[in-house]
Amino acid sequence: MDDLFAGSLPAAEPLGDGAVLLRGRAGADAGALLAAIEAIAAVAPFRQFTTPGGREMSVAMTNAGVAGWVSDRAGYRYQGEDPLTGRPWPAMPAPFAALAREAAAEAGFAGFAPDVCLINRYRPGTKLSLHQDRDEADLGHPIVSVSLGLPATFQFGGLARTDPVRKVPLVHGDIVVWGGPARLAYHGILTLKAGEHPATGPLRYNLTFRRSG
Ligand SMILES: O=C(O)CCC(=O)C(=O)O
Ligand SMILES: [Fe+2]
Repeated sequence: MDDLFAGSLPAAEPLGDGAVLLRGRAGADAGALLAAIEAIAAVAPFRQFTTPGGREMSVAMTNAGVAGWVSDRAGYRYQGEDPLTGRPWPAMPAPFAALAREAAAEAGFAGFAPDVCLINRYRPGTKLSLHQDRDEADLGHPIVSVSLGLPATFQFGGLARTDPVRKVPLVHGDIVVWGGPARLAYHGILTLKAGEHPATGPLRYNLTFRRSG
């Protein structure tokens, strides 16, 4: 085994108890995912939310599913209507949910049935500061995170903001799953470097599949 895979990175790399990087796991679905992102964004455009503190986020976001993650001066929350259009968010494509379910099962979280997908769009110079995903009603469900396009450095820490942070390079097609003891781990994305990716040009997309309620 060791000889056969000498020089290559492991397909599944644990990032701690309850967290794993599944390298390239979404690669075969990348084209379909990008086409679906385009269709979703035609109905629910990418926009930069304002934080409760009044700052505009650098990353642009949209959602698909029964609800969407939103932020404004009133706080962070999930809501059934897109605040930009007043209409329901576009449905989550069934193949998306299936991919997330399979990746979760491979990470040890069988039976995951996501009902929302938050879609982030990063341009060079944008970042997502260290945070916890904690707006979901039942933290018993994992997070399944799919990276597309330009590479990025994912920070993955512990349950306290001040815990040491591991820097994990993420590339097109990678999936990270975290749940159980890692569900409230602090994480973020360092400032995206300039680049050009064959599938996305000067952009990185991230999809996080979640169970909102
Ligand atoms: O872009 C990423 O890889 C992480 C996204 C994230 O943490 C989030 O949307 O909450
Ligand atoms: Fe997050």
